[in-house]
Order: sequence, then structure tokens, then C-alpha cells
Amino acid sequence: MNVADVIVDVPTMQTNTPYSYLIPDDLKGRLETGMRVVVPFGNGNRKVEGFVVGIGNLAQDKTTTLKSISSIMDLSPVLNNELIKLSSWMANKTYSFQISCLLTMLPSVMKAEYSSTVELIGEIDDKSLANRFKKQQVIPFDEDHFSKAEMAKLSDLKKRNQIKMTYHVQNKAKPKTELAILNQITDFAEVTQEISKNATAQIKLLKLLQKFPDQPLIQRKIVNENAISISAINNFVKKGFVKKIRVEKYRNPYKHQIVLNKPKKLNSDQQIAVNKVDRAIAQHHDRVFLLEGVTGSGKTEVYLQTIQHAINDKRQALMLVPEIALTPQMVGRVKNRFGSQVAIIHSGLSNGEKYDEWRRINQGEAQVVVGARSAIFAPLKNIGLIILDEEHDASYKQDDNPRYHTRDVAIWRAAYHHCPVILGSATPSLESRARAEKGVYDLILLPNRINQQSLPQVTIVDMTQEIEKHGDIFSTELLNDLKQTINQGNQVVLMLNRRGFSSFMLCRDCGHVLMCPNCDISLTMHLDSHTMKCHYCGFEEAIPNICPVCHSKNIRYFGTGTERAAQQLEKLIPEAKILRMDVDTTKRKGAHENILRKFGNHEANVLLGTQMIAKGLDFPDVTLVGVLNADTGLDLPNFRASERTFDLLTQVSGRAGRSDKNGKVIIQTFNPDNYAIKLASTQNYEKFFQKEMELRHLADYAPYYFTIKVTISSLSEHQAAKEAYQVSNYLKGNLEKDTIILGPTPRPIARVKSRYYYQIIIKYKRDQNLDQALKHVQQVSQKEIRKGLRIAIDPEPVNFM
Ligand SMILES: Nc1ncnc2c1ncn2[C@@H]1O[C@H](COP(=O)(O)OP(=O)(O)OP(=O)(O)O)[C@@H](O)[C@H]1O
Ligand SMILES: [Zn+2]
Ligand SMILES: [Zn+2]
Repeated sequence: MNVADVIVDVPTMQTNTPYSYLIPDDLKGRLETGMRVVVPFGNGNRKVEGFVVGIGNLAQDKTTTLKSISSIMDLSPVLNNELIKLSSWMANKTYSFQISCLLTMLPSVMKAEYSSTVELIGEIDDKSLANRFKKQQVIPFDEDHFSKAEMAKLSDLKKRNQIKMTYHVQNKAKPKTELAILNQITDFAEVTQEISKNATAQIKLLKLLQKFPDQPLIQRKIVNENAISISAINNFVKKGFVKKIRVEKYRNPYKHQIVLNKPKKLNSDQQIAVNKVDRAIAQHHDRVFLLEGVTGSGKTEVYLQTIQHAINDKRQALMLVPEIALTPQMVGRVKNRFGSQVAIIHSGLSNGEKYDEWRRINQGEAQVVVGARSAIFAPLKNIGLIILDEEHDASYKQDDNPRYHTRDVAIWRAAYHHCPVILGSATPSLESRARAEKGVYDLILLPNRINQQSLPQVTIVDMTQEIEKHGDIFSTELLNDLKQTINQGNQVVLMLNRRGFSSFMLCRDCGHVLMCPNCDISLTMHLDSHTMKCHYCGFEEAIPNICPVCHSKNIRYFGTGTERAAQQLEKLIPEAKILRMDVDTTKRKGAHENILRKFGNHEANVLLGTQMIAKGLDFPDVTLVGVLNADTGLDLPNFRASERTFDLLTQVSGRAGRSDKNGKVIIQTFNPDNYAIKLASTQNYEKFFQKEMELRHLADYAPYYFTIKVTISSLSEHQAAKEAYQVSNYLKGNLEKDTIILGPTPRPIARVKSRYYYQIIIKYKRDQNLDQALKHVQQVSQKEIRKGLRIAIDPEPVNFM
């Protein structure tokens, strides 16, 4: 065991072939696959990070030219064999580099620039090491502080759990702390004598201390909740009754919510679904189930009960949910069932919290993991069930390197662990549904809502007839229903669809539209900051009063933001109490949760938001759902535009009438005859599926064809175009005749952050040459990076902008 295979991180010279490095004597027997190491690279012997993906033997004469590993970055592996295998499969499948796959699997705290420290947690024999830790309890783990021999010893100690290693992120904020007091009184009777009967605050404080003599009490809480003054506290400090200390603030954002909740008695459709999945769990069968259940049919309960079976079987469960559906409500439902066995990974957590959760999972302390896309890489070691809720959701596809689809990774991991997968949705992706049709997946239906509640009644309002009557946002019908619903004490969910080019500043005299100087996209107005912003590059400028081209004052904003909609609604219906939910109001940590809690408590009767509110919400008193503009997604240059619109409208409609009250939905549109809108209004997924499949067949799109997008970009438009033609000529010359190659064409948004983008679309059914040709393009792309060219290969793209 003298040689390690290492995948190195060299951005401009990537390759999927590992480099061999000699294992220095002090690391022999200690180095393990899955650890990160520092190795010299290239002629200058620059130090780079790498992952050990294999350890083996080479004959002496073969190793003379090899360089040695410089040092280790971890004392135990950070990736197990499964994840290393997965990274290699993923790199191959997504035409990316294995290093980017490996890095994607780790929490960002381990990706960022970081340092690590070691600390002794046991007695050790080694005197000199022990002495060093006596002088300095926590020591940075690097070559400046330890010799190689010492580092090797530390790695042995780590195996025997005598060392604690901690990773630190540079510039990371320190854990938050706050003031608390700690009781110092031993004889309460004596102290009670001492205090004057009139000092009520002091008496209160004393009673509080007597009740909790051994735990720190948060000063802020004492003051706010017990109405005890700071001066009373300070008085106690002076007398030595209490001591002030600082305590760490709560790290677990959901802890306080746990109220254990028992499994519900299943209805017969749910029972059938659970039985099928259970059998696969018990038989260790890597079957893929497509759970197609209308909104409010109780899919979540099916997930929870099958997860329970995996746990009973001494295995673990992984549940994926789209980021915006990962609401506190959803998290609460899982936590309330499985308590502290659950780990949550989502973007609302701080890097530190994410790292904590990852570590808990890695150490086998979590049996259930719930999270958005990246949670698919959770280092669970014995998976018994994987669930993808809302499996059709576009956020499951990563738009950046490595461009993987979570569904594919889920199915790969399930095959590895011999366990089933549930793909759940009210509106499955056409790809998944077509696979179920063919018998590749097992289709399970939940055709009815819980309690035989009917699906909400949907009305389509033709906005071409309505415009300018009440401003331009609310139709008469929606306004009437809004008033009625509010007066009945029920609640309303209003969705403003923000997809597409729906808003811009336009000069009515010369037609000038205010554009971003760096991107080919119009600027959007933000009232909170009084600026025009670019959503692609962050450019920002003051809202203009006159047209920058013709200096006319006739410059006006077109389009609707949630702010403007809320303002108009307040004017039209003064009794509407509105909560707004969009990117602006949910930026702050916990804001999302706050808005939903207030809505749940009836502190407002209208929840007005963007697509964010379409998924996963389960509020019993919502009886009306309004879609203010159903159209904005329809005309996007994307063959999935109708599917997305259908999904979104079906999902949001499903928020109405979920408990024992009937629901109603109003969809406002300028395209009342569009088939996606019409079929969504009857929630007729089956019919939509057939119709859309016909259209895809005619146009040679998924699921009949596979699609690959190749994007070429550069700061120079000429260079991007030239390279795009070269790539497309190469592909045309090397791919099979049946394969369709579209382009190159400038991307719909041709310029972003000053880079020009060209794209080529490849459509194919089977092409033996494809893999090799694209691998060639991938290698070329590495050479061109130095010239400022970038080539991205995106299999099954979801975004064409
Ligand atoms: N067997 C059952 N008995 C009683 N109530 C149930 C049962 N199963 C689910 N419910 C309740 O019915 C409501 C709807 O269920 P759930 O949210 O799981 O549906 P869903 O199919 O996931 O919906 P959506 O796709 O719209 O998010 C929830 O409030 C849930 O607690
Ligand atoms: Zn003008
Ligand atoms: Zn921009």
C-alpha cells in the first residue's frame, strides 16, 4: 500500500484521471480513501487540494518518478466509498469533472477556504504532544504547527477518539452569544430575609432563581417575559447572588416546535400505496414508484409511514423536497413524527448549522434526512427509502456544474443500497409518467382528496375583457369573491406569477425600455430601495424621472410586483389584511416561517406572493385561491413552458379547500383558451399528459428525444460565435445522422454580466458517437479557458435562457 490515487483540484487543467502519489512513510496505514490531501502539482510543485479515491501498490521501479503527498487535510474520511463511486458515475453522466462532483457533495463550509484545529479530549502517552496541548489547548492543524511525524500521530489518536478536530471557515461569524445570569445562592431562606418586602422585582427574580437554581437564565427573556427590570438583576450581581455569563444562542432553528404526532389511519388508496412500498423496503428491492396523487390526497402521510417502516427495518430514509416547498410546515410534519432522529438541510440554515447537520448524518446520528437538492448527497450509510416530493420540480436539476438531476442520483443511490424510491407529485413530469406507462416505474394513484373532499371549483376569467376597470390587476369576479371570503372569516391565497419578462420601465414617447448595461434584460423596479435592479448581475440605479434617451417625462413602469398588487388591493378592499411573500420579504432568516405562522394564526386574511406560495402549504381555512396572471410563463422560449404553467396552476389551485370547507379558484388570464390553462382548471392531469405528449412527439422533444444543450460564452461576441460554429461543425461531423443539431444561435438572453452566450441544442434517441464527441468538446473546453472562452454541456437542460 504505497501509492494513492488522487483527484486534484486544478481549475484550468481538469481531468477525470486520478494522479498517483507516493504515500510517505508517516502516513502509511493511516491514509484512507475519502480523505482530502495536499499534494504538489505541476512543474512549480504548486500545492493543491485533492481527494484520495483509491489506495494501492505499485512496484518500486514504477514509483521513482512519483511525487509524494505533502500532508493530510482530514483525520478521517469525509466521503465514503459509495459517494466516491457516485462522483465518478456523475462526472461521466453529466460531462463534468469528478472534482466538481466531489466538492458538490460536501457542505460549503468544507469547500470554502478553511483551516482546522485539533484539541485533546483524552489522556495520551506521548509526553511531548501532551505538553504542547497543555500550553495551547486548541492548535491549528497545519504544517506550521505540527511536524509530519506529529500529524501522523494525531491521525492515530483521532482513530482512538482522543483528538477532536474542528473545521473553521475564514471570516465566519462567531457563534452568536447573549447575556444570561447564573444563580450563586445556596441558602434561599437566608436571602429571602434580606430582601425588602417592597422590592417586588427582586422578589420575583429570587423566586425565578429558586425555581431554576442550576441553569443559566437568559437576561433578555427575564426582562421581557417576567417583567423584571435590569436594575433588579444588576443589584443581584452586586450582592453576589448571581453571576453574569454569555451563553451561545440556539443553533437548532426548529427544536422548539416538536409536538409528537401519531400516524394517521390511512384511507384505502393510501394503504395500498404504503403496502407496495413496504414490500419493496422489506425485500431490499430497488423499485421506483411514481406516486401520482391529486393535491391534498395525503401523499405526505404515505411518505411518513413508509419512512417509519424503513426505520423499523433499522435503515434510514432520505426525503427530498424542492427548496420553496421546504416550508416550516413541511419540516414540522416530519420532525413532529420522528423527533430528533431528523436532520434538515436547506438554504435557510447558516453554513455552521449545515455543517452541524452534515456531521450528525455522517456520524450516524440521524435516521431521516429532509432537504432540498443537495441533500441527495447526505452521507447516510444504510438507506432503506428515498423520496422525491414534487418530483416534476425544475429545481431538482442543477443549473451549474455538475449539471446533475436529483432524480437520477436518487435512483443511482437506491440501486446501490437496494432500496425503493418514491417519486411523488400531483403533476408528474412527462418523462416520469412516460416511464411509468412503459412499466419502468411502478405507478401508484391517489385519485381522491382526503375525506372525499372535492377538488376546488375553478373559474377562468378573461382579462382582455377586464382591463382598466379596476386598475389592471384585479377582475370584478375576483374582487367580489375576495370580499365575500374575507367577510366569512376565511382566508385567501393570491399568486402573482413572476416568471418571464413581465415588468419593465418604458418611455411612452420614444419606446425606450430601461435595460441593464451588462445584460440583455430589462431592469426591475424595487420600491423598498427606490432603485431599478438587474436580477441577473445585481446592477442597480436610481429610478429615473425622465427618459434617458429623449428626456420625456412620460416614462412609466409596466408590470406588476407584489408590492404594487398589495397597494392596489388595500385600496380596493380596506378590510383585507395582507401578508406579502416574495424574495424581498423573505430575505431575512426566519422571515418565511414568520409570515406563514402569522397567516396560520389568522393575523391576516390574504397571503399574496410569488410562486413561493404554490407548493406544500396546508391551511384549512383557505377557501379561495386567486392567480393574478396565469400567462407570464407561457411565452418563454422553452419546450416545457406549457408543462410548467400547468403544474404551477394545478399546485396553487390545490391550496384551496383542503380541509372540510369547499374551495374555489379564480385564474385570471389573457389566454383563456390555452390548453394548459384550461386543463389545469379542471385539474385534469391525464388529459394534459396525453395532449402534451402528442405535441412533444410532433416537435421531437422529451420524452421522445433526449436533449443536450451546449453553451459557448466569451466576453467577445465574435470569439463566442466563432467557437460556437467550430463546436457545432465538429458535432455535425461526428454525430450520427439521425441526431438533430439545432443552432448555434445566440441565447434568448444573449448577454449576461457582459458575457455573450451562444447555444447549440442536440436532440437524439440513440447515438453511439455522442459520448465520445462530447467528451472531446469537454477536453477542448479545458484548453480554451485560458482564452476566456467557456463551454458548458448541459444534459436534459431545464433552462433555455
Ligand atoms: N389518512 C388520513 N386521515 C386524515 N387526514 C389525513 C390523512 N392523510 C392525510 N391527511 C391530512 O390531509 C391533508 C392533506 O394531506 P397532504 O398534505 O399529505 O396531501 P398531499 O397529497 O401531500 O398534498 P399536496 O400535493 O397538495 O401538497 C393534511 O392536512 C393531512 O394531515
Ligand atoms: Zn424616451
Ligand atoms: Zn445585469
